[in-house]
Amino acid sequence: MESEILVDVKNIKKSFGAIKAVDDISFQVRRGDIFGFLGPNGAGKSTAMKIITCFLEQDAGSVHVAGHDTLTESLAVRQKIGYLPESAPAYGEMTVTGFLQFVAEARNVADSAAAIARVVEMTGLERVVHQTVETLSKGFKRRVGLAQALIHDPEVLILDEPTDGLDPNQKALVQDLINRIARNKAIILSTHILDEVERVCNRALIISRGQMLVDSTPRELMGRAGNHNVIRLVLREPDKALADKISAQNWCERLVRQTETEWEIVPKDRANHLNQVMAMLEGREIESIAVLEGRLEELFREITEGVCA
Ligand SMILES: Nc1ncnc2c1ncn2[C@@H]1O[C@H](COP(=O)(O)OP(=O)(O)OP(=O)(O)O)[C@@H](O)[C@H]1O
Repeated sequence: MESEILVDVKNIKKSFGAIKAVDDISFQVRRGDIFGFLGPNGAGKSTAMKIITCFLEQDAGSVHVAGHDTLTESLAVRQKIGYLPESAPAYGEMTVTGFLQFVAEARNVADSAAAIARVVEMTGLERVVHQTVETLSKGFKRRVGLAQALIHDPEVLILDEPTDGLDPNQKALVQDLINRIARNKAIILSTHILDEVERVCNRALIISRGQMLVDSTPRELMGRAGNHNVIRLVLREPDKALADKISAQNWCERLVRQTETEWEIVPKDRANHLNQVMAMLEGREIESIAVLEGRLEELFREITEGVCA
């Protein structure tokens, strides 16, 4: 049985003067879903999220959150939603506990002490609760942002670029955290990074200039990125025999020689064949080898240029 629809967005539009920030977007997010909202700067992600969270009203279309209409039942919608905006509010001089207490009171949480204890434990903030927010690392600040979004135990979480500006370790921690809290909630998160969608999301929507380009699963999306799992190899010496051997592998779509010693190996299935290539390199001197990730920007360019749409 398919789980319950918690966010139902139908044909929403929003313009700012001549700019069509959101131009006819529709999607549904179910309980248990982590829904990735992908698009370059200015695509309309934040505007759509502000509409869902009742910070902005759409010009046309409808949004229902847990069955409540965002235009006519905004109070009920706000109670169901936790929101991490793109730039988390400052409140730098407050301690973590003080800030969470403030948010709990603003949200009318009945037992604020229990709620604070719950979100501190969930987001791993125990050792910094008495620190002021301004003294925390970026990763911890983001966790405080997540904790405040979770304080009233919402069914729907809206996270605007939750890992933006974090180092790889902090990114991984926040991604793990999102995965852990996903059970029983519907999560919508926006990002520029295709790889993040693969790691965290079970569905993804790509938007550009306010319009939907693709509504798909991350696996399918990664497969569409032309450079995903392409191996970039730089040898010390030219080696024609090796190029022929790699090209002859049944998984190899083509080997592109940028120069005699700089090659790009494109796998047919866009799977990772680094180990096979490494095995073939034994005894040879290599300058560098790297597996390309497949960036959203690349996929984006391909889709908008119609290469693989
Ligand atoms: N309040 C506003 N007034 C005028 N134009 C706006 C306003 N908010 C957004 N826009 C414009 O609407 C378009 C979509 O912006 P939006 O912030 O939703 O994009 P985004 O996908 O979230 O981008 P980013 O990744 O940069 O945050 C952009 O052209 C932006 O300049």
